[in-house]
Amino acid sequence: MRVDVVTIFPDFFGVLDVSLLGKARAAGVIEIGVHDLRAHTHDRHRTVDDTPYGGGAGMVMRPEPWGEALDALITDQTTLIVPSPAGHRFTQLAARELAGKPHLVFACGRYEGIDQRVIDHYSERIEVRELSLGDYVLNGGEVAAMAMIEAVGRLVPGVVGNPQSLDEESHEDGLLEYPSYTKPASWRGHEVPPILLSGNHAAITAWRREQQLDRTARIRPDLLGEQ
Ligand SMILES: N#Cc1c(-c2ccc3cc[nH]c3c2)n[nH]c1N
Repeated sequence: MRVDVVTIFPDFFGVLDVSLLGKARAAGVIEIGVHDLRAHTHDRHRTVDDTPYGGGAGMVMRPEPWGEALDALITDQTTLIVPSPAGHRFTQLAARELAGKPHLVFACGRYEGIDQRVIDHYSERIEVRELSLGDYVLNGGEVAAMAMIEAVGRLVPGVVGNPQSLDEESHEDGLLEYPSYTKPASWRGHEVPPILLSGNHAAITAWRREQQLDRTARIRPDLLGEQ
């Protein structure tokens, strides 16, 4: 998989060189390129924004730099992802779908967002997904893109050492994961649930499933179709 990010804050993505994704990059499992949108401006002030048509507060990102930047990256194999508070909710299902794509390009907006014609233009040519991390407002798309790149990247074959661990995580089966414990068996008067020390793997599996259902019903009833 190849991932490209276009942003006015390229240094923000330096952290991608460490941890899991850093290893995946080094192993060549994932290629990541970060590109400065301002490299596609041609005025003295390297302007990327302008006032909104129709008035209103804030500034809008100009389409021309975006068009030049994206034309340099996009092929017919590309999925363009535009982080946006107005986008579809980014879920584990979306992460799994995107992990199977050959090339992702993240367009990280700032200000009041990117001129809509950029999304419209590329939607005529390739798959474009406007995706939101959640129902709160960030100052730009970079934090969202970082979260999405990690959520997607870790699902790419060869990135995580033990792929089975991915199957037992929250949201993989539509439920929250069961609580986890490790040594010592007793800590500050808190005991590990005895079932986990029993060695009875069938009973442990059943207990864990019950914990998932209880936890999900208590914390995220919406995942069970309840309100
Ligand atoms: N994804 C996502 C977002 C954003 C977001 C994304 C892009 C821009 C560009 C300017 N402001 C932005 C906010 N806010 N909240 C989310 N869940």
